[in-house]
Amino acid sequence: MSTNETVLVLKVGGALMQSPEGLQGLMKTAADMVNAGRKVVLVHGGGYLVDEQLAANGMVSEKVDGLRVSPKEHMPIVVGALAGTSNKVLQGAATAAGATVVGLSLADGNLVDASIKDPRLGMVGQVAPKDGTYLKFILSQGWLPIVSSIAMTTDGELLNVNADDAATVLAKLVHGQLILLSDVPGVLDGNGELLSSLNRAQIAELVAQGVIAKGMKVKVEAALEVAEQMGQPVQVASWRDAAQLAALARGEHIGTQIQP
Ligand SMILES: Nc1ncnc2c1ncn2[C@@H]1O[C@H](COP(=O)(O)OP(=O)(O)O)[C@@H](O)[C@H]1O
Ligand SMILES: CC(=O)N[C@@H](CCC(=O)OP(=O)(O)O)C(=O)O
Repeated sequence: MSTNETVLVLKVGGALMQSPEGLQGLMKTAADMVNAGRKVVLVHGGGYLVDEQLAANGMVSEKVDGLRVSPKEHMPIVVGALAGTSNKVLQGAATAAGATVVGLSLADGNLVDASIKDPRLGMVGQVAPKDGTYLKFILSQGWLPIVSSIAMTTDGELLNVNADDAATVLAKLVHGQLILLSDVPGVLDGNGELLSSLNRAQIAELVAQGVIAKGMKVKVEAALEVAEQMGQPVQVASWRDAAQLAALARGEHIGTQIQP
């Protein structure tokens, strides 16, 4: 059951930054919620910008099952695009919408434990919740934390975490309500129709059929993990429906509900 004290963990994909109206609409909704006393954590990706910046620097990038293979020599660009430009562009839009923002990353304040996920993927990180003190302090001040998915090992090595996984770990950390917002209305079936609800068995079948693939596979698996752990549905929807976000936060549906 969500109350005003329930933390809303909103994840936005990088395509949001390519849409000035989408960005403005979403940030207005988020800022209004925060200023009305709602606790909101915004987690973001920036895959589009990473692609652009790697290419501009003559680097070839590939993804395996929706995860970017991240050789060490790519990391300065990846970190700059995600923890730098993307984070600050979002911070700018949220500030302009009237929120007091703290821009940070998974590497800050002991939030998560991070380690290399699979050496074949290079510096891709896997993360587990650690200490929510810093995030809870920011929220207690009525501020809006905007968190990039760059993490750090205890040895100070920077890691690239998929932003859906970043949202998952923060939702677990604060026992929040997770909403994953993308540039598609939700999970689509083989005919491109919106699926309003999915459970574990249905997801497995659609993944096996190749209907759920790439970034959506990572997203749906992240959503299922949180839904099962929290015993409540996780919503996969579009940031294009920002005006309906408040309704979404009340538990109404606009996209696909991933069921526990
Ligand atoms: N069954 C599916 N339904 C919707 N999108 C899908 C599906 N399978 C693959 N996709 C792809 O997944 C993308 C969303 O994942 P991703 O690109 O990682 O989004 P974001 O950057 O917003 O996190 C869609 O734009 C679409 O290209
Ligand atoms: C390991 C991995 O895949 N990292 C992602 C992090 C950004 C992200 O997830 O961005 P979107 O939400 O816009 O897709 C990447 O480098 O693209």
